[in-house]
Formats: sequence, C-alpha cells, structure tokens
Amino acid sequence: MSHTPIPVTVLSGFLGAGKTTLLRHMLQAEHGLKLAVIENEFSDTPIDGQLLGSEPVEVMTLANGCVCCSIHVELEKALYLLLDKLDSGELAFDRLVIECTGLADPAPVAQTFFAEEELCERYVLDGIITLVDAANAERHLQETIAQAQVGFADRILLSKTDLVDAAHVEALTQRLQRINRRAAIRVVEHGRIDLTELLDIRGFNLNADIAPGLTLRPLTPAGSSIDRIATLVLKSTQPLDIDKLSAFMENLLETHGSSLLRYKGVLAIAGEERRMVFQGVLRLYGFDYDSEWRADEARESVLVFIGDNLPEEAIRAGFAEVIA
Ligand SMILES: Nc1nc2c(ncn2[C@@H]2O[C@H](COP(=O)(O)OP(=O)(O)OP(=O)(O)O)[C@@H](O)[C@H]2O)c(=O)[nH]1
Repeated sequence: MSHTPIPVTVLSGFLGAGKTTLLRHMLQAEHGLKLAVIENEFSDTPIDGQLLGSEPVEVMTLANGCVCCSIHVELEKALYLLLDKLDSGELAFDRLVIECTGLADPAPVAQTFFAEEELCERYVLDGIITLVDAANAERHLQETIAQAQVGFADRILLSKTDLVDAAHVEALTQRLQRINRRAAIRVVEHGRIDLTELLDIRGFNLNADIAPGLTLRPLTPAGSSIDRIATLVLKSTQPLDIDKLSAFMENLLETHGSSLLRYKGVLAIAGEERRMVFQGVLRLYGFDYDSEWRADEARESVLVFIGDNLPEEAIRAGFAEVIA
C-alpha cells in the first residue's frame, strides 16, 4: 500500500527561546489541522508534564484533534511507533512537528529522515524552523550550537521582540542573515504566528526556490563580531561545465562536508536547456534537472552554502574553474 508521506517540521532554538510556547499555540489553536507533536523528555517544561505518566512514548489526543507525544526513547523508535498507531487507526494525524532540545544540533534529527527506507517513504522532512530569543541572542550566539541552529534553518522566528527596541531587532536581523541568507525571518509574539508561515516550506525539495526568504539582498558590512557560521553565495553568468562542477562539488564535500550545514544551488549548465537544482545537508545531497530557462531570463547560476568556517577564498577560486 502506498501512503502520502507525512510532512515533518523540526523546531529548534536555544534554551528558553520560546519553543514550548510556540508548540502550545500550535497544539491549541483551532486551525483544523491534525498535527502530531513530539517533544522529548529533556525539555525543561513539557507541555503536558502533569498529565502524562512515564511510558517510553506517551501519546495524548487533544480536544482540537492534535496529538501530543512525549518521548523517552530514540526518535526513530518513536517515529515507527507513531506509524503503527496511525496504521491501526488508534491515532489520526497528517503532519508532525518535532521539538529539539535547546542545546541540540538539529542535524541528527534531520538526518533520521534520510536514514531508513521506511522512514523516507512514510515521512518527508519539510523544514527546519529555528526560534531566536531577541532579548538574549547576543549571549546565545556566542555558542556555536546556537549559530548552527540558525544556519540549519529554513525559517527563523524572532521571539521576545516585545522586550527590545526596533534598532536592536534590525541589527539582530542583519546578523542572522549573515549567518543564514536563505531563511526568511519572521516575528513570533508569545507563540502566535500564522501556521502557514511554518508549514509546507519544502526546504529539502529539489526545486528552483533558492532563497525562500529572498534575503540575497546586500547586507551592510559586517561589524567586528564575525560569526563562525556564515553564508557564502557563489554566482556566475557564464554556463558551467557539468564534469568540472561534479568534480568541484565532490571535492568540496570530501574536504568540508561535515561543515556544510545546508546548501542549495540553481545552475545553468552548458548545452542544457533545463536548470539544474541541487540541495544538501552535510554530506547528504541530491540534484536533478528542473524546468527550462525562459528565453527572456538571464541564465545566472547561484549557489548558496551555509557553513562552519568555510575557506571562502579557496572555494571561490575552485568555483571560478567550473566555467565551461
Ligand atoms: N516577553 C516574551 N516572552 C516570551 C515570548 N515567547 C516566550 N516567552 C517566555 O519565555 C520563556 C521561555 O519560553 P519557552 O517556550 O519555555 O522556551 P523553550 O524554548 O521551550 O525553553 P527550553 O525548552 O527550556 O529550551 C517563558 O517564560 C515564555 O513565557 C515572547 O514573545 N515575549
């Protein structure tokens, strides 16, 4: 039997960034969606700590049809268990949201959805959403893990903007965009945000949507604090040689794969009418041909890499060689 894969949203954010507040909102709002939410045991303030016992996976259906799961086992096991309950009719849900702990790197959670065939068939990773506490971001972003959470994101949500002034929000926005120029940045007020901003992002799809946030606009020059995680954008208006491109990417992944948090490209290949698209997370990537370039359109290749301490000069020099 074939199933429609269940879209999965991964919610990350440093300690106290407002993840639980947002989840509570998602679970309680009358949005008509059948969401299942997984939160793990390490969360300081479980949504439903008082209501649940101590089973390895505790599941509760809420009044609006949403499902809340608190897990004390590995994520994979919980994902299989939810499928069993879904298939047996014991539970109903058509989307899944997973809360990462504040100190966690979202990468292993994301990688779970590419790990096993059955998980790949039944779930599809839709996007990674990272909450950033506007009042405490400066302190949090001193931690590489907090920068990585921003770097992995398809959407960035600023919480607690009510506690700071507009100039602070603007400076923080610029800093976050330097770290991650692909992600759109939105404000969330005490967990309130339109769910359409969070769902159906298709961050891991092979499509030509290179920067959903359209944040490839120029940024003001960086100040003294340069973050370890940053975005590198490569562009070329000359067609690329497919063999040289493969060699360039292979070499890049071999040498820096574990530092390439997220990357995406839309490329004009010499002798090919269709745009080539690719996307990846760490060493996991995919590529394909997409729609044809329109006659009135400039065939510009754009590659966006969000990486940890990437050697920019060497990568730019390597890319300069890829031209056909
Ligand atoms: N002023 C203000 N406070 C907020 C906002 N969002 C969340 N908070 C508060 O921030 C505190 C932490 O929020 P949580 O939702 O528990 O954060 P969390 O990310 O789940 O925290 P951990 O699970 O401990 O990492 C709570 O006291 C919230 O009420 C906001 O937009 N404005």
